[in-house]
Amino acid sequence: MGKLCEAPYNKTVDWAKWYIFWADERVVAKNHSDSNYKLAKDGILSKVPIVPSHVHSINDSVSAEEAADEYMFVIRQLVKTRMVSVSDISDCPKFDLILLGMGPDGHIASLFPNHAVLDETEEWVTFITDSPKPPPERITFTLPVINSASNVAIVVTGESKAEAVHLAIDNVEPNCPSLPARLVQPTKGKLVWFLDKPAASKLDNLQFSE
Ligand SMILES: O=C1O[C@H](COP(=O)(O)O)[C@@H](O)[C@H](O)[C@H]1O
Repeated sequence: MGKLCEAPYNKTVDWAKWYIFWADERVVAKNHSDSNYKLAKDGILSKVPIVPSHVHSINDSVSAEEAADEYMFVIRQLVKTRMVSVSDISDCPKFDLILLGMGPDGHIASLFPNHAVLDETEEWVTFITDSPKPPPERITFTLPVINSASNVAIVVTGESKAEAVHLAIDNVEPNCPSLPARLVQPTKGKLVWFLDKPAASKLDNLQFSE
């Protein structure tokens, strides 16, 4: 995404067609250093002509529960008008691309290992107030939404995540803990992992393409 925002690549994209959402967000002010909105604003949104009304960030002045409800309501309206497509096998929104990172513990979005949030199948967006990684209050897409996307990209760098990459991708023992990242299995979409060499260093079958 960084490269895409720079010349000459930035001219190859029709930014007016982009609608931006957050797969998860920390419930902090938008100018807080922990804000995922701030990260995207500084790195992407401030550099390219995305239409401001196409940027759907959370309300940062309410509780995590209210922020999740309001955000889900906005997505529901966009699904109703088909600005956001709908999955043909569930009522979930079908995003063109969900871009995820992964923590060293294997969490993706704000879906953490052994957290009840992994079992949420009714809501599209939910909230947590006990994130093991600060800040504690977050909203997150649920697994059904992530797995309804047309494309999911998981981007992981660094050796600290090599073990989680191995556990998420390789055929591991059945009694091995099931990592949130391993539960990313788009029903009809495509999943692509982007790894640097240190992050890929514990994979069973390693072949690099430059
Ligand atoms: O808290 C979060 O962490 C993960 C991964 O973060 P990293 O600092 O270990 O790269 C991120 O993908 C997630 O969206 C975020 O809210």
